[in-house]
Amino acid sequence: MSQAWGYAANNGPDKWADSFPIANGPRQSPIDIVPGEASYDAELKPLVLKYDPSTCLEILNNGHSLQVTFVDDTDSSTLKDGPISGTYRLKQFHFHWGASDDKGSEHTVAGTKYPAELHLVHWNTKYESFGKAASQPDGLAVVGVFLKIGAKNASLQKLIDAFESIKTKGRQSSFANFNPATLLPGCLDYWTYDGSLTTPPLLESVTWIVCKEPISISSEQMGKFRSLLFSAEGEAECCMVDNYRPPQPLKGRPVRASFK
Ligand SMILES: NS(=O)(=O)c1ccc2oc(NC(=O)c3ccccc3)nc2c1
Ligand SMILES: [Zn+2]
Repeated sequence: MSQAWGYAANNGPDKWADSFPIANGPRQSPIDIVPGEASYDAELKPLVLKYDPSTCLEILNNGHSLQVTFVDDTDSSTLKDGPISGTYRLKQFHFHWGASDDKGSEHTVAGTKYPAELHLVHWNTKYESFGKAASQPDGLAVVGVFLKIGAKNASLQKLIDAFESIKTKGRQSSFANFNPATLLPGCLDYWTYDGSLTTPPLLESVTWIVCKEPISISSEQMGKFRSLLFSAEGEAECCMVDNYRPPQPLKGRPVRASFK
């Protein structure tokens, strides 16, 4: 793969192993979650998510997704308990979605694809930075939340209202006082397994925590996500859609459930 990675036929998920051989590794993500094959683990604790809106910094189009980044130099916005030990700091959140409502999520549930998936990315503070943590087997914890078509989501609308300023690759704008907790479902039951980043460098450093309950997004709001562009200003316009990796082989990994 001579050019940068992406989601097109010439640089998409089927080509990533050319430059990132770990793409065929033992703990790749996403996966198809089969509820009947997940084992309930009574020792799994409830998730403790504490987010401080004042740590919200900016919203950007990085050419792969829209991303909201956070100041992570203190323990103001953290994830604790659940399947992890210690304290993980929120670094950013972003989304993956499809060109139509029948696809878009990275994880699937018994083969069912959702139209989109939110990822809240956290790093283990036993390491000195995100970069250092990202290369450790217990370095990252990503909370995944499915989006399903339904009622308009007021919290997502705050993000959508900023999309005009980040339409093209490389654009960013300040984005303050957003509370990512408003994007979480009411019930925080989850599945968890050991996996990886779902985009290059595909590092196998992620404890995945996938919420069972989806949040809603309206059809119109989904259309606004699809109006973002993979392409930079002045380039031929390429709609930012289908920015998801398909499920990868489980390779014997256990998937645990926090609920019966
Ligand atoms: N789809 S994913 O598995 O959640 C996923 C995949 C690839 C990722 O690369 C990064 N890097 C940073 O966040 C970062 C942000 C600021 C500075 C350095 C790194 N987060 C990722 C999450
Ligand atoms: Zn992601």
